[in-house]
Amino acid sequence: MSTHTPSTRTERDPLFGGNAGMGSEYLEVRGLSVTFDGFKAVQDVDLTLLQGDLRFLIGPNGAGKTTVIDAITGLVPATGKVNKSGTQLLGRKTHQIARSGVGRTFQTASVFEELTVLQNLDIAAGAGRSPWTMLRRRPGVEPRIAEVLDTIGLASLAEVRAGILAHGQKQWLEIGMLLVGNADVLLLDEPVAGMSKEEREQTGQLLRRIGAERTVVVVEHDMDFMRQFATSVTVLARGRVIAEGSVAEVQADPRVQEVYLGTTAAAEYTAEIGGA
Ligand SMILES: Nc1ncnc2c1ncn2[C@@H]1O[C@H](COP(=O)(O)OP(=O)(O)OP(=O)(O)O)[C@@H](O)[C@H]1O
Repeated sequence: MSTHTPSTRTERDPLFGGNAGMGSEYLEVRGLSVTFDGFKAVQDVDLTLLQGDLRFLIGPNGAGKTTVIDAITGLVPATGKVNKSGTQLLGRKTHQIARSGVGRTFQTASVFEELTVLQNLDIAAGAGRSPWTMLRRRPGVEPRIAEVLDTIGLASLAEVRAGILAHGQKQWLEIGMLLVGNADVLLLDEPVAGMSKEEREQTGQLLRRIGAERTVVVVEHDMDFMRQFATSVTVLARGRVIAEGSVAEVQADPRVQEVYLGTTAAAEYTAEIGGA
């Protein structure tokens, strides 16, 4: 169950379980395992992610969260299955996976600092296009890009050099670059790390806006942020999924309390994430 306050919810907000139904997109991960020189960083992970579900992936340092994203996006070799709405992704090359609509961000935003916000979005939009389509482009801001500029709240900064954007704005631009590239599965690695309280709130609202129609996975350490915006949560520890469910279910789970911070810290953890 989400912790959104009812007054701020709209029909288009993400919801627990997503939009399971005809025509829904999904990402199904089965038996995902990653081994680094004999060390099992990710072991037999199953995840079912439906469009419209804002899933948070949490867990202690080294739990394997980033490695799960790396494996799904083809950055590290993995075994198992990753099925995006009927297409098998594992074993494909990184750019093929990106082209199939799986986009990711990294802990540090990677935008072209010397280019403007608009140029960054133009390049990202062009990444999946043929040279012929690029040549035929009309001058001016394309409606699709203008829409994304509005969505990420950077319309008034379109002509500003990305390098001078605030930390939060760079993250939003990076998310915008995924959106113009038509990513419908977004894997975001600690999107609010280093953000101010206000930026975190704005980022959460952005994730709600984009999460209703897409599959969004957020790797995050910020428990307040998770409680406020997650519609569902998966907890990883030592490479394995140890719990999954609503925020309330996960925070009440003794395995999470025990493994996440260790038994002695369980009570503090429960208090931190707002449990009884
Ligand atoms: N390329 C690599 N080679 C060897 N070991 C790695 C590699 N990448 C990650 N690991 C190890 O795999 C484990 C999982 O790392 P990962 O970064 O996925 O954890 P995480 O849950 O994202 O952690 P954090 O919250 O600290 O970012 C860690 O023990 C890490 O040291």
